[in-house]
Amino acid sequence: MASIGSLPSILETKRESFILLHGRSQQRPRFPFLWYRPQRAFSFAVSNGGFSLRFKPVRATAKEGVNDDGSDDPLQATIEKSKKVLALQRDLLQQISERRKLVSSISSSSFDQEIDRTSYDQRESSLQPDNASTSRKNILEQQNGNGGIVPSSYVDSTADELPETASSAVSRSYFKGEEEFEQPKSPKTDSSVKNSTKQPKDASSEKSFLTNTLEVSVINDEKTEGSNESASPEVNNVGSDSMTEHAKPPPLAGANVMNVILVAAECAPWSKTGGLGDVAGSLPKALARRGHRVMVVAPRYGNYAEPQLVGVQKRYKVDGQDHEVSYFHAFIDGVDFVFIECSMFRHMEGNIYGGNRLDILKRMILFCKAAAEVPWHVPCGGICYGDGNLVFIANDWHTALLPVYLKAYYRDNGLMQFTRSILVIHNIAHQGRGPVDDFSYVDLPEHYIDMFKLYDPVGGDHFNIFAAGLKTADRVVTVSHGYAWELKTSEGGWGLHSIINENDWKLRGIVNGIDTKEWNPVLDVHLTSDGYTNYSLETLETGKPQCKAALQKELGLPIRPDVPVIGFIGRLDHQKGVDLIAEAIPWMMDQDVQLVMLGTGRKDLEQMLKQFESHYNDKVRGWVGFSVKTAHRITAGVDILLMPSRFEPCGLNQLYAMMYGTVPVVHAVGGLRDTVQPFDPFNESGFGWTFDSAEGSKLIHALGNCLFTYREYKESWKGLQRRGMMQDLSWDHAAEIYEEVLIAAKYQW
Ligand SMILES: Nc1ncnc2c1ncn2[C@@H]1O[C@H](COP(=O)(O)OP(=O)(O)O[C@H]2O[C@H](CO)[C@@H](O)[C@H](O)[C@H]2O)[C@@H](O)[C@H]1O
Repeated sequence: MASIGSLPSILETKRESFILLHGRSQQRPRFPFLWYRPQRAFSFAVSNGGFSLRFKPVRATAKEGVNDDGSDDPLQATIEKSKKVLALQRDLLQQISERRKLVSSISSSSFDQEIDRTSYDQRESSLQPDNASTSRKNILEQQNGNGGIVPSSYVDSTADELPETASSAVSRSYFKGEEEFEQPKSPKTDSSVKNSTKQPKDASSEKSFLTNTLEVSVINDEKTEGSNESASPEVNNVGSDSMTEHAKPPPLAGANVMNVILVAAECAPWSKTGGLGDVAGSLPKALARRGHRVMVVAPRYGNYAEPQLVGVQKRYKVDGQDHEVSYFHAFIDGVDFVFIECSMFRHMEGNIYGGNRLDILKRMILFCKAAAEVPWHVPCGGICYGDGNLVFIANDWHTALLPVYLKAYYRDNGLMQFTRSILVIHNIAHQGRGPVDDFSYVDLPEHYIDMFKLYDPVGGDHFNIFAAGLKTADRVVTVSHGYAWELKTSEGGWGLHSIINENDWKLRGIVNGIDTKEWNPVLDVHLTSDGYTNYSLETLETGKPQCKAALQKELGLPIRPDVPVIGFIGRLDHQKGVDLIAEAIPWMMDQDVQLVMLGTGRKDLEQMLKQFESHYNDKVRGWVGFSVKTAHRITAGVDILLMPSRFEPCGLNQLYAMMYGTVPVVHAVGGLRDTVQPFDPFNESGFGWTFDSAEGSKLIHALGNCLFTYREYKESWKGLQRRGMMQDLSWDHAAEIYEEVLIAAKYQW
């Protein structure tokens, strides 16, 4: 059976066919190329980056009897050449047909769907190894050929067995059928907004070159001699498979479905200190909607309600000491969430990155060591992911050791040969730095030290985890195009710019999306009480003022519909530019505005927030703390969101704001520049205001224009709100691009 790994050979076959047909250098004919042979001919047409192959009868032309290289005995040469070409095409059709059989054997079996659901439901109720999940394992194994892995630890949780590898994996979402691919609901209605057309494509419009290789049509049913005979059954096969596909659309990812494990130190809603938690909680769901089998692995900091204990324990060494870990699992919105339980993580929910440098380093070493083996040890739906067709997505320095361990512990030793890693940079400012001696904690062969060692003009040589992760990951992603560019500069790369430049070939900027169930004024659960209300584009003009009044009431501010309310939500640190707001405060307080700020972080900045509130009690509220509910309510209740960040890899709050009809005023850096197109009053376009350098005066200028428009140009304001709300900010588009990176990683050696 052809495996997914046969792509290169398919392409090679195509390339050879092309060379045979067209020669190696000169005389490249135009497509579609029609090549003469007596009685019948075939043409190659290139469409969408793929080939379609057509047999078609042709008449003898003026060129009849002349070989294309002008040699003698043209008929014989032609026959020889046609035999070679047809042999190659037969091969190609064979491979295509096998792939189709593989796909249709997976997708067409309603038996699979039923049993998959049954076994999964049973597992959900017990979450212990049982007959149902064992039968699911058998089914998956039959479908996989060699199946995923059910390690012996599944039976004997303490055994230290050597893992097997699985060469292919099957997406659970794939089995679950069409409902997995439902579009997320969105409040937008206006099709005039250009981004709003970004919907997940249906299978027929997939651009995947793998899928396109399947675009073979044969339009000649004439009886043929020799080699053509064997092509015919393949042709029929292709036709019937097409019908099967028509009845049951394949996953959006097409033939590129793979196993994906996102590993992050935080994952909303269970654990969150900022945007990383949001991304870990939502990107995987979008990948699952595309048909991939997706897992998130995060530490278990607290007693979470949904995840249930899995009967597997393992031990990992950190700093010479054995640590026992166990695993909790929940299957939610098509994603397997696996939480690693260990004494080191317990009760850290309020202090995820707390403790001294070594404390957190050890936690992350343990986490990465354990996470790397989750696909071997933790059965999800009764069956482990296995390490074939698998890509890890690590996030920030906390999990940047994972690509290093993947290489040093496994791939260097002939294990996990088909597993790849992608490292996502959410914030390069935090790198896991320490003295070179810290290398002794990470348990790696001595020669690996060079990966971690980095020279710092201030501190000299130091140990840098992000540096090693960037070098060893198969691909690197960052969360916007603007930030991808900034990372390569000495100002934006924070000492890692040289490494990033050296690895530019594997870097890609992908703008984050948002969870449109979680952050949606239509569905927001935090807007259903205390005078708040859900609202949509249609009810914006009543719903948003109601939320504004509820916010003013809740915070004890004068309830005034006419006063512009300005908001800020974020970590209180240098990055977020809170001090720029402080610079602008005297000017702001001269305006008729209200200001609401929510954040935690640096103690001096927390103090500053409290001072603002006490000095300007009738106008300012400074809420020091971390409150998801309040963040949602502020986003809905304010008119303007300020984001004067000094740097901002992507920024999620401006996306949330636009989704809620709140107009952003941002410093045009990183993802803020990518996502907030400045308002153009002449064309009535754009989403907010930007300023081009992190200075208080620039912020004042942009905010001044914004306030002026709010007061004097009501229709323009409504347009800004509506355009913001009508964008498609969901993860679906980003997930499609992530998929391209997954594929690139998969075929990289
Ligand atoms: N006090 C508080 N109470 C409640 N909620 C609070 C809060 N403070 C912040 N939040 C929430 O935390 C999230 C912050 O996300 P951001 O993307 O703005 O920043 P962060 O810098 O953490 O993330 C990094 O990673 C993300 C994800 O890639 C990038 O977008 C970003 O640029 C990068 O700096 C938002 O959901 C926000 O509502």
